[in-house]
Amino acid sequence: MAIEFTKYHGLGNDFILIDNRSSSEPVITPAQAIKLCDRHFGIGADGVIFALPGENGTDYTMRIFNSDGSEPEMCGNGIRCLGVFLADLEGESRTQDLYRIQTLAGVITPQLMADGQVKVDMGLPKLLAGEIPTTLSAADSKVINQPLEVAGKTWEVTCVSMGNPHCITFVEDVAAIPLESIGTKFEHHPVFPQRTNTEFIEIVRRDYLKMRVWERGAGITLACGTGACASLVAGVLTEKCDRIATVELPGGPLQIEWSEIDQRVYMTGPAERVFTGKL
Ligand SMILES: N[C@@H](CCC[C@H](N)C(=O)O)C(=O)O
Repeated sequence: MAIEFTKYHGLGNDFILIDNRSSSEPVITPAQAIKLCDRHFGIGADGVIFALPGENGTDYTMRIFNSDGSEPEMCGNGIRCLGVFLADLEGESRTQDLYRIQTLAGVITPQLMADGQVKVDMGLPKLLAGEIPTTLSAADSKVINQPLEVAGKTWEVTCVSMGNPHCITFVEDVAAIPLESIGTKFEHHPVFPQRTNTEFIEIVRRDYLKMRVWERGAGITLACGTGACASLVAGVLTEKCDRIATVELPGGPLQIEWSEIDQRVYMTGPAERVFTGKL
């Protein structure tokens, strides 16, 4: 059976998008996703994203496999790509610029803006250790500036869930972090029972943060939308940054707001189609 796909990226965080609207199960298995994501023997991507029929009154459902075949709850750059993919699929019949998407992290709404950017209501961050999950604090406590031993060093970490787990640490110089060697040690640390994404953040100004990321199930990526949101929330919790800031990633900037009004996190950034193909 031939399967059509389209490659998209959000700030270099790249995905294979598949039109899965005729079935509620992904047409690709996790093992196949691993092969497709391979940058030497496959198409090359950080993950595979499926546009499935909506559930519970939503317009569509998003599922995603990381490049290691694991299934995360949410993906910020991916849901912007999905918004543009859906608009492309709907073509002439498109009637809306805001989609209600069911994800494993709840209903998320990407909105296509007139300037081509996509603004996403990423929902409420979860702050309690039991929700993240991590055993770094008691299940009903927040994890703010907790010491964590990794690679022979004590890091102060703050943990936030945007549906998926994030461990954030603030550093003087983000370029000096040996991400290749320590990223995997954070990801697989026993205090994170479902593994974790890890963000290293340099506060340049209260409204401008530099970030590098090691993603659970994908390793070093050029950008992570949920990670940028979680990092801004961590920056506010530790009184290091404002509620509205630019997060500069290796692939480019994202605008992030943790609203004082509704306590939801909003992310705005690009999503680009790269090419289409047939498997
Ligand atoms: N790149 C994504 C996050 C994808 C999921 C992540 N690897 C996980 O396992 O939680 C983003 O832009 O948010």
